[in-house]
Amino acid sequence: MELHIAKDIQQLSENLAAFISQKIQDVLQQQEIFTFVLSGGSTPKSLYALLAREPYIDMIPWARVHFFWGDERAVPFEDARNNARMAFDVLLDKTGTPPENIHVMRTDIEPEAAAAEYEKILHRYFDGKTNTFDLVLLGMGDDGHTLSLFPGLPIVHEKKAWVKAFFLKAQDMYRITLTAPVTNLASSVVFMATGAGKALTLQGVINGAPDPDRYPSQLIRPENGELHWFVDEAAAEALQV
Ligand SMILES: O=C(O)C(O)[C@@H](O)[C@H](O)[C@H](O)COP(=O)(O)O
Repeated sequence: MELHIAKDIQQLSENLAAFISQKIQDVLQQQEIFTFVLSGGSTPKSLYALLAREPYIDMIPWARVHFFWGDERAVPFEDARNNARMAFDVLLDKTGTPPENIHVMRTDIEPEAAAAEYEKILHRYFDGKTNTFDLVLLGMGDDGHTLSLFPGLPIVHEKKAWVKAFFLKAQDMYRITLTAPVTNLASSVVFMATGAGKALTLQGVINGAPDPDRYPSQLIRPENGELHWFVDEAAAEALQV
């Protein structure tokens, strides 16, 4: 695991934008397309805004990038809580990426049907390959969840499915999410975590004994790829490194 500590979210977003841009360009020297999983939550917003501006907007061959989501809140696309909506508003409306390269988790059909459809799309891309996504961007909640893998829920123990839908009582909404198995087949996974509110949880996730029911973010350990944590000083405050 590689830990990257920045002063604040702005610095972190700048470092990560450079990292992602370099990664995309490097990988595209070897292959035709780059598969990129976007994260929901509020943390990546400033990163997406940077990627949508100079120099990255011109530097990255956006037409060769294929986009996916880590998880989705089953609310209409027009709802501000919709993860895809935020990414379109801040980034994808500006990249000119062909719509057929952009795979949102649908919220206009039943969540289970959307999960099954997404699973099919992923198998179309990745069956027969050693790895799945080239890059998965993840956030971590204050409670240690990532994707929609929340502490203490059965989804944490999913071993087979790549995509699942379930009703999240605590938020009174369905979630559609990638699972740990498909995420752990990615070539690289990058977590972003900022703010003092995440410091103790981050310490538990990184320095604590394995306890994925308490800290689902611990489930993410690429089998055949890199794991990076981009954090700010406030979130890193309690880490023993
Ligand atoms: O849809 C979501 O809620 C997520 O994708 C989730 O896993 C998110 O990344 C974390 O909750 C962190 O959220 P913040 O960045 O808002 O702290």
